[in-house]
Formats: sequence, C-alpha cells, structure tokens
Amino acid sequence: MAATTHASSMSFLLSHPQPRSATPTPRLPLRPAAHRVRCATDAAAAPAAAASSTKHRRPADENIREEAARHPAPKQGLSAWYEPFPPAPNGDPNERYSLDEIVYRSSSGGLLDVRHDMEALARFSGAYWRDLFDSRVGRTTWPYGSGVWSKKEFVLPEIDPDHIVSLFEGNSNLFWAERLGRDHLGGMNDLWVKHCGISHTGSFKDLGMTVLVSQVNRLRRAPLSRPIAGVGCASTGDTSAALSAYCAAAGIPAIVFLPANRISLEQLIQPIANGATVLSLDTDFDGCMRLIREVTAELPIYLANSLNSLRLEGQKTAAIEILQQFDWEVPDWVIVPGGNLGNIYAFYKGFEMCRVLGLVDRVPRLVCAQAANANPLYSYYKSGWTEFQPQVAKPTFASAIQIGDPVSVDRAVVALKATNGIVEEATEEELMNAMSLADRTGMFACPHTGVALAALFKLRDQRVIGSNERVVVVSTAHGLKFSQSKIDYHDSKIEDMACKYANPPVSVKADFGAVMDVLKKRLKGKL
Ligand SMILES: Cc1ncc(COP(=O)(O)O)c(C=O)c1O
Ligand SMILES: N[C@@H](CCOP(=O)(O)O)C(=O)O
Repeated sequence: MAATTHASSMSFLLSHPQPRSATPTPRLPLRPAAHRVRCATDAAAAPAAAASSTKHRRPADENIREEAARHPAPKQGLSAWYEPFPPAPNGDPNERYSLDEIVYRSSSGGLLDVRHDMEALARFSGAYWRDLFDSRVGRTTWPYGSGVWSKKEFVLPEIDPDHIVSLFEGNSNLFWAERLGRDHLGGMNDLWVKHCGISHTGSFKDLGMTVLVSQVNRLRRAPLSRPIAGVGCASTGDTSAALSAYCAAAGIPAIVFLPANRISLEQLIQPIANGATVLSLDTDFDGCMRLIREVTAELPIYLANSLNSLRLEGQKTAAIEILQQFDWEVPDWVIVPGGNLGNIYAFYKGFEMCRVLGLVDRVPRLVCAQAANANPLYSYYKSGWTEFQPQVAKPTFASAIQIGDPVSVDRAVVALKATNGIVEEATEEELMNAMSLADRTGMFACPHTGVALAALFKLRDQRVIGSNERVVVVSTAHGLKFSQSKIDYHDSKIEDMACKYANPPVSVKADFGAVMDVLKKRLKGKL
C-alpha cells in the first residue's frame, strides 16, 4: 500500500498524535510504512502489504535496537519527575527532582512519587492512547514488544529506547477462572486471574525492574556517566530474582540481601544463577531492608526496592493491561496480595491515570489481601486507619509477603481510600486451601495468590462481592517457585492443618490387579 494512502488511516494517527484541541496542528512528515506504529487494522485491511512484508525487514546485520534508533518516535513533549508523596502540607510546593537524580526520599524524609506531566498527556484523547497501546500488543518492535514499554509514554516518556533493558515482560495472561467461579464461589461467571507471575523470573517484579534497571543503565552510560557501582535490594525472593536477571541482561552488578532460610530454594537459586552477589543474612526481610538502606546511603549502590518509586511505574502497567484485555471495560474489583505495599498503589496509579486521561471512566474497587501472620495493614484498616503498628511478621507459607514494616504503607492507604477499598486477611489454612482448590480447577497458584483467593472467598461469603460482578484476582508469582509448600500440603505434613484438598500420590505395586483395584476405588460410580 502506498504511503500516501495511509495518510488518513489509523496508523497515521497512531504514529503522529492528533491533539485533542480543535486547533489544527502541523502534520509531521510520514515515516516509511514499515516503520510506522503498525496496528491491527493495517494487517486486516491490506493483505497485499502483508504478502510483501519481507521487503520491509531490517537489514540482516541490524538488530531491533538499531532499527528503533534509525526511526526515533516523534517528540511529544512528555516528561516525568519525582515529587514528595503525599505532598507535605507545610513542605515546599515546588520540591521536585529530575529522574536523573539519585534520590529516594523527600527533603522531609517522606516517600517520593513519579509524577507525569498530565497536561501534556491530556493533549491526546483517551481514544488515542487506547488505540496506540492496542496497536503495539503482540509485536516485537523495540521496545514496544514489552507490555511495560508498550505504554512507554505513561512510564518513562523521555528515556532513549537504546537505554532500555527489557526482556519483553508483561502481556501476561488474564485467565478466565470459569470452574473456580462457577463451582466454588457461588456461580460467579466473571472471575479472572491476572497471571503476573507467568513471566520471565516468575513474579510481577519484572514489570518494575525493567524500568528501574533501564534508568540505571541510562545513568551509567554517557553522557550522564554516573559512577553507580551496582544495584542492590533487600528481598523475600522475588525482587532479588528480577533484579539479578535484569542486571545480568544489562551487565550491571547486582547485590541482594536475603533473609536466611526464609525464601524458597527456587528463589534462592535465581540470583545465584544470574551471577548476583548474594548475602544470606540472619534476620528477617525488615532487617534486610534496614541494612540495604544503610548500605546504599554509604556506597554508590542504587536501591532497587519499591521504596524507589521508579519500580511502581512499571508495575502500574499491569492495571492498564487488565483494562486493555477487557477492551477498556473496567472490572468491579481487583484483589492484590500485599506485603511491602508498593503494588497495591501501583495498581491504583495505573487505573487512576487511565481514568484521568479518559481511557476509561472509573476505577475498580481494590482489595489488599494479607496473610494473618503478617498483617500490619489489615490491623491498621481495622483500627479505622487510626493507628499503624509495625510488627515482627510471623512465618507464613506466603513467604514473599512476610513483612511487618512495609515501606509503602502510606501509598497503600491512599490507594484504598481513593477506591473505597477493603483489606482482608487469610490464615495459613485459608490461604493453602484456597491455593489448592484453585489448583484443582486448572491453576498452579502460589501461596500469595492463595491469600488473594482466600480474601475473595470471604468477601463472597459476606456478600460484599456479588456473583455477577467482574472480579480480577492478581496472581503475583509462579506456583513452581513455591513447590515445597505444595509438597508439604499434599503430604498432609503441616501441623494443625487439615489439608482438605491434599492429593497424595498412591504407591501401588506394578501389577495389573493392584492397579485396577486402585482405579476402581477412585472412579467408583463413574465407570
Ligand atoms: C509473590 C509476591 N506477591 C505479593 C507481594 C507483595 O507485593 P508488595 O510488596 O508490593 O505489596 C510480593 C512482594 O512483596 C511478592 O513477592
Ligand atoms: N516480595 C518482595 C519484598 C520486597 O518488596 P519490594 O517491592 O519493595 O522490592 C520481594 O520479593 O523481595
């Protein structure tokens, strides 16, 4: 198809944003057809173009980064910076920091948040952003093949694509939990599980880490050339896995502080395999967190925990992706397991940004689900948000959320208050049963997803959530990272737990008669 024919097509609009205002703006010159943002309508409308697509392939000796560099996106005047969170009532209203500064706390010691120039973003309509993001799904164009970077304008609008460190994360499955909803949750027909853990390192942390490590990469490279010796985090096992993988991909040293004997074997081997410096410390996660903060204040090691608000910019794209997967319809509820509490805020931020910019017209109600053994937010919520008490979190099968002093508690409160949200908790038995029941319906959930599912069971029992409401449960990690907990459960080895859905293997003699006996017993009434 000739380039001129495209001038009035959707792909032209997508490549060269049309401001919302009625004022005519000068048109930017068209790029060659193969290099414009391609969208589904191109392929459907132009089989001839599809047939000749090999003509547009990049030269054989060029990689996708180099191809992207040859065709820079048009400048849109978008920008982002750090601001205190929440804005301090008596603080400097002009306090803000460039994203190129190394700063994790405001001048008053509070949290920071990445703020976007919303006015600049709002020059484009909600429909424009929806179409642009939709046009990038399922492609390999650098860096938009990533579910995070396909929303680059909402994430780090100014970063050079060549500085991005991406493993094409995101674009995770939104799974229709048909049987679980219908058979076990009172006929729910619109229950979904967002499988954020079916990803590169097996948890949602990839979404934030691509952003953080990309920014570090930018800082380390010319012209900024900042002397960052490495990137460090405290972790319950998932942040460390993501940090190690992204740093390894970029050739940046990673340093991880892990609470000894409190993470799964699979999580422990991840940073080891990726070549990170792994410190196994005789303390809990909160102790590791205190230490990494002291160390990063002393050494040129960049802090990768979600205290660093850059991480949340990537994590918020999971919310945008959910809206996109529902063709921009808003679910009624989203249930998120909470530990250090950055993710619940990231979800809110993603939804709210889409509402403010007109991609959708409302936000869902959020539920933060905690393990009863590590429930500082739940206790705070139950106190009517009057008294926050950090605690020493007790061991839980949901080991990645064994956190007693969450750094993002204030962010979580903002997210929950703004969405008429709820905090629920789940005992060890409740979370393990919920996880195991979900597995019986075709999933292979992790215990943290079990916490979120247990919260859903409770809210359905209380009739807070109705059977026809559209609910998304966020699955935060891959179940394979937590197989020991499943082994213990199915072995009925857990003290004081009935392990209702245990399904141990049957040891049987390799003999036809013996095998038949077992099967007849098992399939009684069904043969
Ligand atoms: C698997 C898993 N689920 C949930 C969470 C909770 O996320 P957040 O710390 O952002 O609340 C974490 C980490 O804390 C995690 O690793
Ligand atoms: N579950 C996390 C705990 C740290 O959370 P972060 O989001 O602040 O990095 C982990 O896997 O380490």
